[in-house]
Amino acid sequence: MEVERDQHTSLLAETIPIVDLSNLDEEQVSRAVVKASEEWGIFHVVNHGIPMELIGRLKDVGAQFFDLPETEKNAVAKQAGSKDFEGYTTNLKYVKGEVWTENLFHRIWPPSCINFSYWPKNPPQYREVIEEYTKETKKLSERVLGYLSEGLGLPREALIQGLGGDSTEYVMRINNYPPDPKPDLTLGVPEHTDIIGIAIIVTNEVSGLQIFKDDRWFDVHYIPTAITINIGDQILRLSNGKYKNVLHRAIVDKEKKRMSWPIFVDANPDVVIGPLPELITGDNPAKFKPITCKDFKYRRLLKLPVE
Ligand SMILES: O=C(O)CCC(=O)C(=O)O
Ligand SMILES: [Fe+2]
Repeated sequence: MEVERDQHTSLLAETIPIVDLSNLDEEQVSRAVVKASEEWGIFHVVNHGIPMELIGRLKDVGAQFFDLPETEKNAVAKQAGSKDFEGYTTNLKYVKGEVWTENLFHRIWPPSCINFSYWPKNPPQYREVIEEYTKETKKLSERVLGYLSEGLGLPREALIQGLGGDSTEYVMRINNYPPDPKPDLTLGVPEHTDIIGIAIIVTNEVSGLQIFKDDRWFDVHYIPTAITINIGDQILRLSNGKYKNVLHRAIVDKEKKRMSWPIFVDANPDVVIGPLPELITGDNPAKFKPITCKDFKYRRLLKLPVE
């Protein structure tokens, strides 16, 4: 009787799907990634092949950077008036509805778009660790995009090409949310969908990411060995709405520092993002108009409608 009730409870308690990438049945893996992306727009992957030791070093260099005095962090500060997003910014103040976070943002791939002046020189091993992690996440991203392409009935490269192929930009963001004694007044990051293709996220042990599904917010629990993948706006549009761009936000903790390290896989500004033409038939008309990535982001930033 006890066992039955437990099973029932776990069936009712919906949680973010977990996909085991070490499963040798590739079709099963592909189907699991596709289903999670259709229903949730977010999933965890475990046994993803990225060494945990490397993830540990990624977390260390990020934490060490944010522990530096403000003057040192400002060596890579976002330039005032800069139209680009790269650099360090801080936003730690008590204003209702304001965000409570400091973050570092810079491109990591392809080499032609990297501006190392936004990469911290301290800790000294920062660059080496990020370069190693970049290679690993690029492989993981291409694997996931391959499954998502198959789920559309297309060759594995379809979405990789849709995001601009070799010109696709990878962007590192490190979010630091110090303990916030008044978390009811602030949010780490207010609700949003990611404006990019997919996000590949690791966090420290403090949970705080929440996603919206079926009219309610779900906590995304921290799983030590997992990497979390979010579907963003560009994949929603390329897939003609099949894959969901997950609405999410991050809350802060009263006592504990939270950190997250998303990598954004992002089409470059000149790439036109619209439903892949092979998907459009009489039964499946286009739900979105093609638009350059640059215009799309501009309109989203200014909260202008995008068709
Ligand atoms: O902190 C997190 O877990 C997610 C942050 C996030 O959504 C973002 O940086 O876009
Ligand atoms: Fe996000």
